[in-house]
Amino acid sequence: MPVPAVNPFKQKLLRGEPQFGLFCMSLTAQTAEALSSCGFDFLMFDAEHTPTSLPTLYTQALALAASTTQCLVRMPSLDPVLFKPVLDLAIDTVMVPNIRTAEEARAAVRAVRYPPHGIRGVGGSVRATGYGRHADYYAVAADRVCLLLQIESAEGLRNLDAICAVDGVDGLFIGPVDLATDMGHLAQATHPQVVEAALDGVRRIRAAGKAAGILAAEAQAAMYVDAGANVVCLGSDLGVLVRNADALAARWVRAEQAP
Ligand SMILES: O=C(O)C(=O)C[C@H](O)[C@@H](O)CO
Repeated sequence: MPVPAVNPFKQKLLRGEPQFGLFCMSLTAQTAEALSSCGFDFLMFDAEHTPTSLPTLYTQALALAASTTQCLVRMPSLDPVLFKPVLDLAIDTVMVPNIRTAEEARAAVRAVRYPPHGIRGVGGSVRATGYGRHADYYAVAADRVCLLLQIESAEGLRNLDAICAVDGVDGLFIGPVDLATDMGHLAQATHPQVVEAALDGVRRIRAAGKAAGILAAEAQAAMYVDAGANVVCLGSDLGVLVRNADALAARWVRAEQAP
Protein backbone atom coordinates (compact mmCIF):
# COMPACT_ATOMS: atom_id res chain seq x y z
CA MET A 1 0.00 0.00 0.00
CA PRO A 2 1.67 3.25 -1.04
CA VAL A 3 1.99 5.87 1.67
CA PRO A 4 3.12 9.26 0.37
CA ALA A 5 6.53 10.24 1.75
CA VAL A 6 5.45 13.85 2.11
CA ASN A 7 2.35 15.83 2.97
CA PRO A 8 1.49 17.83 -0.19
CA PHE A 9 -0.87 20.11 1.76
CA LYS A 10 1.95 21.08 4.16
CA GLN A 11 4.42 21.52 1.31
CA LYS A 12 2.13 24.00 -0.43
CA LEU A 13 1.59 25.73 2.91
CA LEU A 14 5.33 26.13 3.38
CA ARG A 15 5.62 27.51 -0.15
CA GLY A 16 2.88 30.03 0.73
CA GLU A 17 0.60 28.84 -2.08
CA PRO A 18 -3.10 29.54 -1.49
CA GLN A 19 -5.22 26.43 -1.10
CA PHE A 20 -8.96 26.18 -1.46
CA GLY A 21 -11.34 23.51 -0.26
CA LEU A 22 -14.58 22.63 1.43
CA PHE A 23 -15.68 21.41 4.82
CA CYS A 24 -17.24 17.98 4.39
CA MET A 25 -20.23 17.41 6.61
CA SER A 26 -21.51 14.40 4.63
CA LEU A 27 -20.66 10.93 5.80
CA THR A 28 -19.98 8.85 2.72
CA ALA A 29 -16.93 7.87 0.73
CA GLN A 30 -19.05 8.22 -2.39
CA THR A 31 -19.51 11.96 -1.87
CA ALA A 32 -15.81 12.36 -1.05
CA GLU A 33 -14.86 10.49 -4.23
CA ALA A 34 -17.26 12.56 -6.33
CA LEU A 35 -15.82 15.80 -4.92
CA SER A 36 -12.24 14.61 -5.37
CA SER A 37 -12.49 15.32 -9.10
CA CYS A 38 -13.54 18.96 -8.62
CA GLY A 39 -9.93 20.01 -8.26
CA PHE A 40 -10.10 21.41 -4.73
CA ASP A 41 -6.79 21.39 -2.88
CA PHE A 42 -8.38 19.79 0.18
CA LEU A 43 -11.52 18.49 1.77
CA MET A 44 -11.82 19.04 5.53
CA PHE A 45 -13.85 16.21 7.06
CA ASP A 46 -15.59 17.61 10.11
CA ALA A 47 -15.48 15.47 13.24
CA GLU A 48 -16.54 18.39 15.45
CA HIS A 49 -20.05 19.03 14.16
CA THR A 50 -21.03 15.72 12.54
CA PRO A 51 -21.76 12.27 13.93
CA THR A 52 -18.86 10.82 11.95
CA SER A 53 -16.80 7.86 13.05
CA LEU A 54 -13.28 6.56 12.48
CA PRO A 55 -14.43 3.87 10.00
CA THR A 56 -16.22 6.63 8.05
CA LEU A 57 -13.11 8.84 8.03
CA TYR A 58 -11.11 5.82 6.90
CA THR A 59 -13.33 5.22 3.87
CA GLN A 60 -13.31 8.94 3.05
CA ALA A 61 -9.50 9.04 3.23
CA LEU A 62 -9.38 6.03 0.88
CA ALA A 63 -11.80 7.77 -1.48
CA LEU A 64 -9.34 10.67 -1.89
CA ALA A 65 -6.21 8.53 -2.12
CA ALA A 66 -6.08 8.44 -5.92
CA SER A 67 -6.64 12.17 -6.29
CA THR A 68 -4.59 15.31 -5.61
CA THR A 69 -7.23 16.55 -3.18
CA GLN A 70 -5.80 16.29 0.31
CA CYS A 71 -7.69 14.74 3.22
CA LEU A 72 -7.89 16.98 6.31
CA VAL A 73 -9.81 16.34 9.50
CA ARG A 74 -11.19 18.84 11.96
CA MET A 75 -10.88 17.10 15.33
CA PRO A 76 -13.80 17.10 17.76
CA SER A 77 -11.68 18.59 20.56
CA LEU A 78 -8.22 18.90 22.07
CA ASP A 79 -8.50 15.46 23.72
CA PRO A 80 -5.11 13.87 22.87
CA VAL A 81 -6.57 10.36 22.75
CA LEU A 82 -8.62 11.25 19.67
CA PHE A 83 -5.59 12.28 17.59
CA LYS A 84 -3.96 8.86 17.62
CA PRO A 85 -6.26 6.86 15.33
CA VAL A 86 -6.69 9.81 12.95
CA LEU A 87 -2.93 10.26 12.48
CA ASP A 88 -2.48 6.48 12.32
CA LEU A 89 -4.91 6.50 9.37
CA ALA A 90 -2.25 8.60 7.54
CA ILE A 91 -4.49 11.65 7.75
CA ASP A 92 -1.53 13.98 8.15
CA THR A 93 -3.29 17.32 8.51
CA VAL A 94 -5.52 17.93 11.49
CA MET A 95 -7.26 21.06 12.71
CA VAL A 96 -8.17 21.61 16.37
CA PRO A 97 -11.21 23.76 17.14
CA ASN A 98 -11.40 26.74 19.47
CA ILE A 99 -7.84 27.22 20.69
CA ARG A 100 -7.76 30.15 23.12
CA THR A 101 -4.32 30.18 24.72
CA ALA A 102 -0.70 29.35 24.00
CA GLU A 103 -0.94 26.57 26.60
CA GLU A 104 -3.76 24.93 24.61
CA ALA A 105 -1.66 25.33 21.46
CA ARG A 106 1.27 23.58 23.15
CA ALA A 107 -1.09 20.76 24.23
CA ALA A 108 -2.18 20.32 20.58
CA VAL A 109 1.46 20.11 19.47
CA ARG A 110 2.16 17.48 22.14
CA ALA A 111 -0.84 15.45 20.93
CA VAL A 112 0.62 15.09 17.41
CA ARG A 113 4.29 14.52 18.37
CA TYR A 114 6.00 11.37 19.60
CA PRO A 115 8.03 11.54 22.83
CA PRO A 116 10.16 13.32 23.87
CA HIS A 117 8.41 16.22 22.10
CA GLY A 118 4.88 15.00 22.79
CA ILE A 119 2.63 12.21 23.95
CA ARG A 120 1.50 10.55 20.71
CA GLY A 121 1.44 6.78 21.13
CA VAL A 122 3.16 4.50 18.61
CA GLY A 123 0.88 2.53 16.32
CA GLY A 124 2.52 -0.42 14.56
CA SER A 125 0.44 -2.03 11.85
CA VAL A 126 -1.45 1.07 10.85
CA ARG A 127 -2.03 2.83 7.54
CA ALA A 128 0.49 5.61 8.32
CA THR A 129 3.32 3.08 8.56
CA GLY A 130 2.19 1.09 5.50
CA TYR A 131 0.88 -1.48 7.99
CA GLY A 132 4.29 -1.87 9.55
CA ARG A 133 6.32 -1.80 6.33
CA HIS A 134 7.73 1.70 6.76
CA ALA A 135 9.69 1.76 10.00
CA ASP A 136 11.10 5.14 8.99
CA TYR A 137 7.64 6.71 9.40
CA TYR A 138 8.25 7.55 13.05
CA ALA A 139 11.35 9.61 12.26
CA VAL A 140 9.61 11.66 9.58
CA ALA A 141 6.17 11.93 11.21
CA ALA A 142 6.82 15.42 12.64
CA ASP A 143 7.72 16.67 9.16
CA ARG A 144 4.67 15.05 7.61
CA VAL A 145 2.08 16.06 10.16
CA CYS A 146 0.55 19.49 9.68
CA LEU A 147 -1.20 21.11 12.63
CA LEU A 148 -3.81 23.80 12.16
CA LEU A 149 -5.45 25.51 15.14
CA GLN A 150 -8.77 27.26 14.97
CA ILE A 151 -9.16 30.72 16.44
CA GLU A 152 -12.83 31.39 17.06
CA SER A 153 -13.08 33.61 20.11
CA ALA A 154 -12.13 37.09 21.24
CA GLU A 155 -9.82 35.46 23.79
CA GLY A 156 -8.09 33.48 21.02
CA LEU A 157 -7.58 36.69 19.05
CA ARG A 158 -6.20 38.48 22.11
CA ASN A 159 -3.68 35.65 22.56
CA LEU A 160 -3.00 35.29 18.84
CA ASP A 161 0.63 36.44 18.90
CA ALA A 162 1.50 34.01 21.72
CA ILE A 163 -0.35 31.17 19.94
CA CYS A 164 1.46 31.91 16.67
CA ALA A 165 4.79 31.76 18.52
CA VAL A 166 4.25 28.13 19.57
CA ASP A 167 6.72 25.88 17.77
CA GLY A 168 5.02 23.07 15.87
CA VAL A 169 1.92 25.04 14.91
CA ASP A 170 1.75 25.28 11.11
CA GLY A 171 -1.30 27.44 10.65
CA LEU A 172 -4.10 29.31 12.38
CA PHE A 173 -7.60 29.13 10.94
CA ILE A 174 -10.19 31.74 11.85
CA GLY A 175 -13.71 30.40 12.41
CA PRO A 176 -15.84 33.46 11.69
CA VAL A 177 -19.17 31.97 12.70
CA ASP A 178 -18.10 31.06 16.23
CA LEU A 179 -15.99 34.21 16.45
CA ALA A 180 -19.06 36.29 15.60
CA THR A 181 -21.07 34.45 18.22
CA ASP A 182 -18.37 34.95 20.85
CA MET A 183 -18.31 38.66 19.97
CA GLY A 184 -22.05 38.94 20.60
CA HIS A 185 -23.20 38.72 16.96
CA LEU A 186 -24.87 35.32 16.93
CA ALA A 187 -23.66 33.41 13.82
CA GLN A 188 -23.26 36.67 11.84
CA ALA A 189 -19.95 35.92 10.13
CA THR A 190 -20.26 38.97 7.88
CA HIS A 191 -21.00 41.50 10.64
CA PRO A 192 -18.60 44.41 10.00
CA GLN A 193 -16.95 44.07 13.44
CA VAL A 194 -16.38 40.36 12.83
CA VAL A 195 -14.95 40.92 9.36
CA GLU A 196 -12.63 43.60 10.73
CA ALA A 197 -11.45 41.28 13.53
CA ALA A 198 -10.98 38.38 11.11
CA LEU A 199 -9.01 40.50 8.62
CA ASP A 200 -6.79 41.78 11.42
CA GLY A 201 -6.30 38.18 12.61
CA VAL A 202 -5.32 36.99 9.12
CA ARG A 203 -2.77 39.81 8.76
CA ARG A 204 -1.24 39.13 12.19
CA ILE A 205 -1.01 35.39 11.50
CA ARG A 206 0.84 35.96 8.23
CA ALA A 207 3.08 38.59 9.83
CA ALA A 208 4.03 35.94 12.39
CA GLY A 209 5.09 33.66 9.55
CA LYS A 210 2.27 31.11 9.87
CA ALA A 211 -0.34 30.00 7.37
CA ALA A 212 -3.67 31.78 7.75
CA GLY A 213 -6.92 29.95 7.15
CA ILE A 214 -10.53 31.03 7.14
CA LEU A 215 -14.03 29.88 6.28
CA ALA A 216 -15.42 32.34 3.75
CA ALA A 217 -18.41 32.45 1.47
CA GLU A 218 -17.43 33.06 -2.15
CA ALA A 219 -18.39 36.74 -1.89
CA GLN A 220 -15.91 37.28 0.99
CA ALA A 221 -13.11 34.95 -0.12
CA ALA A 222 -11.14 37.40 -2.29
CA MET A 223 -11.07 39.97 0.51
CA TYR A 224 -9.49 37.44 2.88
CA VAL A 225 -7.04 36.19 0.22
CA ASP A 226 -6.00 39.80 -0.41
CA ALA A 227 -5.35 40.14 3.34
CA GLY A 228 -3.09 37.08 3.18
CA ALA A 229 -5.33 34.08 3.83
CA ASN A 230 -3.82 31.02 2.17
CA VAL A 231 -6.12 28.24 3.36
CA VAL A 232 -9.68 29.04 2.39
CA CYS A 233 -12.73 26.85 3.04
CA LEU A 234 -15.34 28.06 0.56
CA GLY A 235 -18.24 26.54 2.48
CA SER A 236 -19.30 22.96 2.91
CA ASP A 237 -20.37 20.08 0.71
CA LEU A 238 -23.87 20.00 2.19
CA GLY A 239 -24.12 23.78 1.94
CA VAL A 240 -23.39 23.58 -1.80
CA LEU A 241 -25.84 20.69 -2.20
CA VAL A 242 -28.70 22.27 -0.28
CA ARG A 243 -28.31 25.72 -1.85
CA ASN A 244 -28.36 24.32 -5.35
CA ALA A 245 -31.15 21.83 -4.65
CA ASP A 246 -33.27 24.56 -3.06
CA ALA A 247 -32.72 26.85 -6.04
CA LEU A 248 -33.57 24.08 -8.52
CA ALA A 249 -36.71 23.18 -6.58
CA ALA A 250 -37.72 26.84 -6.35
CA ARG A 251 -37.40 27.20 -10.13
CA TRP A 252 -39.51 24.11 -10.88
CA VAL A 253 -41.47 22.45 -8.11
CA ARG A 254 -42.96 25.53 -6.45
CA ALA A 255 -43.49 27.27 -9.78
CA GLU A 256 -45.31 24.23 -11.17
CA GLN A 257 -47.47 23.99 -8.05
CA ALA A 258 -48.41 27.67 -8.02
CA PRO A 259 -52.07 28.27 -8.89
O1 LIG B 1 -16.75 29.20 13.39
C1 LIG B 1 -16.71 28.80 12.23
O2 LIG B 1 -16.88 29.56 11.27
C2 LIG B 1 -16.42 27.38 12.00
O3 LIG B 1 -15.73 26.80 12.79
C3 LIG B 1 -17.06 26.65 10.85
C4 LIG B 1 -18.37 26.03 11.25
O4 LIG B 1 -18.19 25.08 12.26
C5 LIG B 1 -19.18 25.38 10.14
O5 LIG B 1 -19.92 26.34 9.50
C6 LIG B 1 -18.41 24.54 9.14
O6 LIG B 1 -19.29 24.02 8.16
